[in-house]
Amino acid sequence: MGLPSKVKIIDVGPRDGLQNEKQVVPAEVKTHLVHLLQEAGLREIEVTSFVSPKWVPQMADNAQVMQAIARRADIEYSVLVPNMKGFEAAVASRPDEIVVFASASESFSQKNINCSIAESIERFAPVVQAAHAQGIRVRGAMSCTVGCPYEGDIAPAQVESLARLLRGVGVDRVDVADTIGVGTPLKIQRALEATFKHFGVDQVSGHFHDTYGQAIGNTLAALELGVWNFQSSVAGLGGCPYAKGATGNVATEDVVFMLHGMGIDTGIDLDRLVDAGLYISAQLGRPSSSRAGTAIAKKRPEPEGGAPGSVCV
Ligand SMILES: CC(C)(COP(=O)([O-])OP(=O)([O-])OC[C@H]1O[C@@H](n2cnc3c(N)ncnc32)[C@H](O)[C@@H]1OP(=O)([O-])[O-])[C@@H](O)C(=O)NCCC(=O)NCCSC(=O)C[C@@](C)(O)CC(=O)[O-]
Repeated sequence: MGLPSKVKIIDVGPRDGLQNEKQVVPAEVKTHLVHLLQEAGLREIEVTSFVSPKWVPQMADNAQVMQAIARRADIEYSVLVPNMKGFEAAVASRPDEIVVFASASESFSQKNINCSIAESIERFAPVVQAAHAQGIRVRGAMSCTVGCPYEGDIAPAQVESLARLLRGVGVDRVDVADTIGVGTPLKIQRALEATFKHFGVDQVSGHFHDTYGQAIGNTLAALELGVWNFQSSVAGLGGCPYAKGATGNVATEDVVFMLHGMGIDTGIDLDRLVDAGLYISAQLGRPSSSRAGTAIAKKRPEPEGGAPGSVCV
């Protein structure tokens, strides 16, 4: 299969990126990050999650952030929802898409959402129905599709089984997530092919964490199978609170740099995206994890009274 000519990126930085921060990130900072991503040309942004604040306190300001965003009609805003309670809370903030999240690993399902895979699917069924009844699209995130922090390797058959269950409850599309970043290109392709048994290539996205530096290679491996939807985090933010040691997603800047270098259109202004990455990194008080973002910032002329690559906000 030839490479796709265009790619759509969902930046998951505000949600996946910031859910694992030790420090408190104010709602205003999250909102400003979403605005910078919008200005950079992102057309899908995963903003927050409506999960239990006892489990993930970093997302407790979910409604506040959704409320504060200056929404644009050409942008889709998604939020994570683990159950009906989360859906009912989320719906008031008018998400364009909700994301139910399941795992290909039984142990990770228990640690992350406190139930088995089968129980999670039972929980999602009414959520999907209710979302569709209100015209809200539903994505199913599939975690641990190549490896699990508790079980080790995950077989493609486990991914196929989860994709079948999610198809059965009617989710519109799915993410193939390498939650702990242990995937390598051929393993990622096997997980994607298992998913294609139940979802068309246009309904499948890649979501690769970069713990072992494999995420760019894995993105290319997915492109080779025709996948053209990806999730990534500006500045490589992130990690999962229930996957110890896992680092952030592949940095959006790095993915965009690769895609533009291959002549693949993303609709994203890389320079403005780098600004967004510098902004959130400055707010968090640490350098960006994006290699491309850092390289581009270093080449910028030094502004008066500021360090190279600094950004005014
Ligand atoms: C699913 C539960 C709620 C089960 O947690 P539980 O403790 O089994 O739930 P429960 O139904 O027994 O309720 C316990 C308490 O939570 C409340 N509650 C219950 N639901 C909600 C809700 N939606 N919003 C707000 N509050 C809620 C509920 O009302 C109750 O409050 P209390 O009576 O004790 O005061 C919990 O395990 C949870 O919130 N887990 C979320 C964990 C999480 O967000 N993990 C990170 C997601 S990232 C990911 O999964 C991977 C992904 C998507 O990024 C892709 C990848 O990289 O792999």
